Amino acid sequence: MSTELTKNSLSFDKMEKDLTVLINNDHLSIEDVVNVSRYGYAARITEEEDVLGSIQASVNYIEHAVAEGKPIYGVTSGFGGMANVTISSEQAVALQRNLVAYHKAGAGKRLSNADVRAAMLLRIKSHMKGVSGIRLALIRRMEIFLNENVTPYVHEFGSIGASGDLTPLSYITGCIAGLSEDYRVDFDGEELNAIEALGRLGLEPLSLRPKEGLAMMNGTSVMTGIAANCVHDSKRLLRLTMGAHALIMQGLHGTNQSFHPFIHDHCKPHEGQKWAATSMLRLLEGSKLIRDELDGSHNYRGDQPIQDRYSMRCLAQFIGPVFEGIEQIARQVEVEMNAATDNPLIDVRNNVAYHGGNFLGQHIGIAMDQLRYYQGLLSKHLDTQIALLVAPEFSNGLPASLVGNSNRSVNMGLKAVQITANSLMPLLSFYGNSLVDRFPTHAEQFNQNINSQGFGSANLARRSVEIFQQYLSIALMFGIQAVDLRTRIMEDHYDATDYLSPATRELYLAVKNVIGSNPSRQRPFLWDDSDRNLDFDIAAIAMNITNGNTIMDTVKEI
Ligand SMILES: O=C(O)/C=C/c1cccc(O)c1
Repeated sequence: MSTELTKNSLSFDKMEKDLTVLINNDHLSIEDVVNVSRYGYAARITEEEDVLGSIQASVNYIEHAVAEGKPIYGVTSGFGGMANVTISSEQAVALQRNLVAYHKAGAGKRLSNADVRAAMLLRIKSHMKGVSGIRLALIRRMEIFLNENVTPYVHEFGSIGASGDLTPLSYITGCIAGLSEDYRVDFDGEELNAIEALGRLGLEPLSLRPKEGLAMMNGTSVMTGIAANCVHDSKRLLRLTMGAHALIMQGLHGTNQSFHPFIHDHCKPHEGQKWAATSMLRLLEGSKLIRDELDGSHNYRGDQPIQDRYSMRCLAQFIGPVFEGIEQIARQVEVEMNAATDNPLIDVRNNVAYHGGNFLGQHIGIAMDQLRYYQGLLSKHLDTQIALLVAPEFSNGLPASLVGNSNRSVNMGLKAVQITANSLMPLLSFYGNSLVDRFPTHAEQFNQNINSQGFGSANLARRSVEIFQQYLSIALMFGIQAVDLRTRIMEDHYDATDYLSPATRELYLAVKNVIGSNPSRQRPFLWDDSDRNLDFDIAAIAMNITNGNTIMDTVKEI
């Protein structure tokens, strides 16, 4: 692969390598995937005899079938729309090598190391069922690559998610088997060709045996790896969204009454709605900046209506289905992660190979379409809250655009930051459009005439997550400025620390700490416009969120 492809940004921390994820036929979780793909946990293939025995039995089945000249798709036949071509026993090895070679047709930038690592882990997992006819020696190479931090270069375009991720997986196959110097890897931070990389690992190139190319490539592991990492991120971002809402609710001097359990647990007990309401109650508990009306009082007589606007009052009803949707997505992704996704699948007990289509990544495709849709909704909701904050007619008395020093009339506060947010929210909504229904019905000689586009959908989800991380950075910036200004209205100084709920105090302090803005009684986060590089602040908060650092730690319990 050419060297102009962008470098990966995620680093591998060998310090954490004492931790291990065992790969056998037990359930693998999204957390396991994240731990191996991002945090350098070791991956260890089981030594269980029945698991390893089934793997070898499926290899034996293929060898006998080839020797006997049995008709088996992709072993003694051509591929896809050319499956009418008969392949002799003598050509069976060349067929596999050629399969990998002609799929060296990817395009675009490189996937991140973390997502490729997730894909390798899931390809190993798929082979643990012993239904694919691939040798343990080949599977083990992915284990070695993972543990030595060697990551194949895989392009971002080239899979329609129908016969699985053929092309992306062909790059992984080319690297682990060392099929040519044209395959490239990231070898613990250094770019090497696949043959050099194998040499450093003390390995020789390995010739693929019948079925092995197909067993490696004919599956959903790349889209599913990306999906697993995106689901993990999205769950955490949902928690942070709640934290941002709680800060903003306090900035707006909103009421907690809308989250009363009677409304939710008793009257409309959707799981997600109950979760959102309970979370908000916990996040707001002990706050001196909200209107505490849990006792049913509604005697607020400010300039504003007696009850909050819908983005505040109906927050639990709005976010509830998003929570439920992401939970459902996580379940689907985990089923796919634990599946055998190639074809044909060998039933060694009954000595038969079934031709089917587990490689169609429709579950992942739809799940990732939905994930992006939910992120679009979450950003739209936050955008509405920010709009309330900056408009004095809706903010319960905050200065326009959250200007810090109102005596300096040239100050415009967070006006431009809102505009940046307003440029991101439509993008997130746009990314929420479905991709899966746009499949080309003519693909691959009409053989793959339905296809999931799951790989594309997962890559869009990755991008959507990245944009949402930036969006949340901005929402938090509005949150801290708003509570500082609210404290000024209520307490005559700008340090919100002691007036926030304990649950959001940690978040407030973490955000302030990341951008080097200590709480101060004299001034809010932003005083005069020229005091800060707001773009630096956005970037610093976003980076902390992306890396799952201190800011994320404060919302762990939600
Ligand atoms: O129709 C199938 O089952 C597989 C199609 C296929 C597999 C491998 C490579 C291809 O180009 C098509």
